[in-house]
Amino acid sequence: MAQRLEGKQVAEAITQRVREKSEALRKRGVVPTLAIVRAGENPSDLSYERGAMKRAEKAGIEVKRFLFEETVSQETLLAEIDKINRDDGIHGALIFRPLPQQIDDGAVRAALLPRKDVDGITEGSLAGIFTGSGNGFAPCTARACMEILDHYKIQLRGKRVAVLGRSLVIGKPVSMMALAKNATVTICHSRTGDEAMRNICRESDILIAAAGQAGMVDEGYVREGQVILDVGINVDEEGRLCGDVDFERAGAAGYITPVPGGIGAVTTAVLMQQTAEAAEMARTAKAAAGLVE
Ligand SMILES: Nc1nc(=O)c2c([nH]1)NC[C@@H]1CN(c3ccc(C(=O)N[C@@H](CCC(=O)O)C(=O)O)cc3)C=[N+]21
Repeated sequence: MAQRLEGKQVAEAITQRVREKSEALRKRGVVPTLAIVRAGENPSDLSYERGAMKRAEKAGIEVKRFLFEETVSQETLLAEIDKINRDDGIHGALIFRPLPQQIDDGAVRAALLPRKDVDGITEGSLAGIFTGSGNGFAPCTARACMEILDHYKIQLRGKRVAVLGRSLVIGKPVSMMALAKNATVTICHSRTGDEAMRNICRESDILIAAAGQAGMVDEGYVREGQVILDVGINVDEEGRLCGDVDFERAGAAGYITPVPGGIGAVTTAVLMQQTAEAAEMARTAKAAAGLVE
């Protein structure tokens, strides 16, 4: 049986550091604050929100929620983002995606101020990931994958990494981040073909599963000793949270991050970390402008 690569300890360690940072900021009159924007009641959004609210409390981060019906108009949503942009008391924003179909995702991403983009959805943030400039925030889930590997001292250099999924939230950015750490990365997607996909995954040292299909990764994808990061957040027929990996059937692997308690837990911690960083940067900018000491 594969061992569980727990996210909890990693999340706790990050949260502790964020807490210290937010206490220091609070002493200087800054309450690090995150806006959460949700349209509708998507179960994976609700799961993220629950996790984030709990994490925020432990990290000393304030959360303001902006909740809309699934039928919300683009105009209303953009107006809210504009307000968030102008509000000095809000340092970062998390906008759940995918957005309802009547909303133009590109327009929403373009509307958010890059310095408040703590989940790395704007093109500026993504450009920073692709060029390695260090500008902008990484998508939290992608950074969470790196943090978990780092915490357990699993090196990427020279390793073969297979990524299942090519989304902008996770597949693409996490591939670039692994590449930046000198891994050899292969991205698999819906047109890769089943057999090729299984072979590529089996040949990898580290498999990052972000396909969004419950239990898809079975014995055909794994080999002994492999490290699997399960990024999937799916809800099964009984309403339980489950990942892309069938933990029992993928048992030959060495280590698998569990769902819940794996990547998701670290993601919320990274979100708080980036919110505290955004608050700190806002304060530094104000100080440079001579507005505060
Ligand atoms: N712009 C955007 N960025 C995202 O990263 C994003 C998104 N939209 N939309 C929704 C999905 C889903 N997702 C989760 C992250 C953490 C947990 C999480 O914290 N899960 C806890 C369990 C929390 C609970 O259910 O109580 C765990 O796995 O241990 C869940 C889901 C990020 N997503």
